[in-house]
Amino acid sequence: SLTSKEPIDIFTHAQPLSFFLTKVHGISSDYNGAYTMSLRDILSESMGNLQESCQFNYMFEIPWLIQQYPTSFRQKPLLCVHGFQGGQKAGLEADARKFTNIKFCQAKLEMPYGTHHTKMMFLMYDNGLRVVIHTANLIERDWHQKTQGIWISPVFPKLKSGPSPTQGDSPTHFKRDLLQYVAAYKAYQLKDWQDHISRHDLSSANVFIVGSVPGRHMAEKKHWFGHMKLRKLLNENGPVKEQASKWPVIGQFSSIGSLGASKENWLSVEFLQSLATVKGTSSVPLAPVEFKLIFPTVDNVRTSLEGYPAGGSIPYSINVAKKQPWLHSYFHQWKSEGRGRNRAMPHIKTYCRPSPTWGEAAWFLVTSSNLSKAAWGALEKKGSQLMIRSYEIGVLFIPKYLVENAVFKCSSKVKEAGQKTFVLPYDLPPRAYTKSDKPWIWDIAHKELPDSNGNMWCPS
Ligand SMILES: O=C(O)CCC(=O)Nc1ccc(C(=O)O)c(C(=O)O)c1
Repeated sequence: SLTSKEPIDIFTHAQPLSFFLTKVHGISSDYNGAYTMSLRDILSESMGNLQESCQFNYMFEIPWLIQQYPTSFRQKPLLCVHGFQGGQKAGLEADARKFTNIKFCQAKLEMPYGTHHTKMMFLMYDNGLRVVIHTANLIERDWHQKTQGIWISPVFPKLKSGPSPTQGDSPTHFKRDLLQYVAAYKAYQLKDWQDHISRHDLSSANVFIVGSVPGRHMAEKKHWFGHMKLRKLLNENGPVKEQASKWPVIGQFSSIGSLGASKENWLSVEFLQSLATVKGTSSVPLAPVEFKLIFPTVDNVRTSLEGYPAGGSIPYSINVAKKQPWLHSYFHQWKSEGRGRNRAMPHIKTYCRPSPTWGEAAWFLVTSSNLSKAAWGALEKKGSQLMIRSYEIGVLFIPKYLVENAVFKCSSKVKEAGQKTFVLPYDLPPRAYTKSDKPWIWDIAHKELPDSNGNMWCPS
């Protein structure tokens, strides 16, 4: 087992999958050891001697964020990439006024209702570059008592041969796709980081990037982002039809957009077709695939460590929910007994293709993308273009790039996990809603029963 609890030892023990959950305050230390990291752990000196960093995110508490860096790193140059405009942008810049090492890059959001949702870190050390892709805002509440997901790259060494967009790429095209994602911002503040990436050897990256960038993507770009990128990756690297066409698909998320008046509008045709893609899929429709969605019930939120306030980060609104009652029949409760996180509400977003016996998985995706067309994209003009509103990013784990097997052995039982087990954030099989279970909705009152702090939820 683990010698010390130094972050670098937790990191090493979790290789090669390198998938972590955030540490949770208020649960047994048994569940805050292996395969868990705090933000301080990620930024710790044991992980590398930081020279400068770049933080992509949606929400930032600047003084708190600086406090998470070791004292010796708090003056290093820090670029924060956000999507705020107007007053929110001014507020962010005001919060950083006294930190002369902090600069900002405002991601352009030209599509209405889009957000800069991407949560990613570039960490430049004296001996190389590390990339972290995760699901938590850079605010204390997101790292305190929630279930959040993190993928941490190895330290990518510098190329001896100078900058190259192609040299130092991996079999998963991690370098090409990361540069393509960052280039899509067309932001001069990111130029130095594009240069850093091009000067490093990312050939040890063993996951695929699935990103979203706002726009109407057509022709070859249609497969560069969103659910069409996932469809392409599964077409090339997914499970073979004979093995997995009868396996279910799981979606797990912390918010939901407007998906239409029936499942055929987007969820069960366009979106599920991408998630259910198997290697070499022709356009012939496959046998129906079971689609199970994990989304917290009112009771999950009420009895959580945070109580009803956990629901402040699960923004499913009544005006959206009332238009899609058909969706709620797909829902399953949040259960994470194996990870000791039954009461740590999910802000993580994951999608996977488990076996019907629940002990294996053909692939696993951790991402910032919720169940929304804004995040994943919606096909337009007879499927000739993919319209995406938000910036998102996630990583796709494919067994053959990580383990000597065509599938992952998977389990949430962290205490029993072997070195090659994919340690899941939630229990399988998913547990269906009971007849009395209701999906959490954040902008209606919940005052039948008090929460774990004895309070009711009365949003005005
Ligand atoms: O946009 C929609 O489809 C519905 C509203 C919504 O979901 N908003 C939102 C904004 C920020 C975050 C975040 O925390 O970055 C999250 C999240 O991650 O759940 C969700």
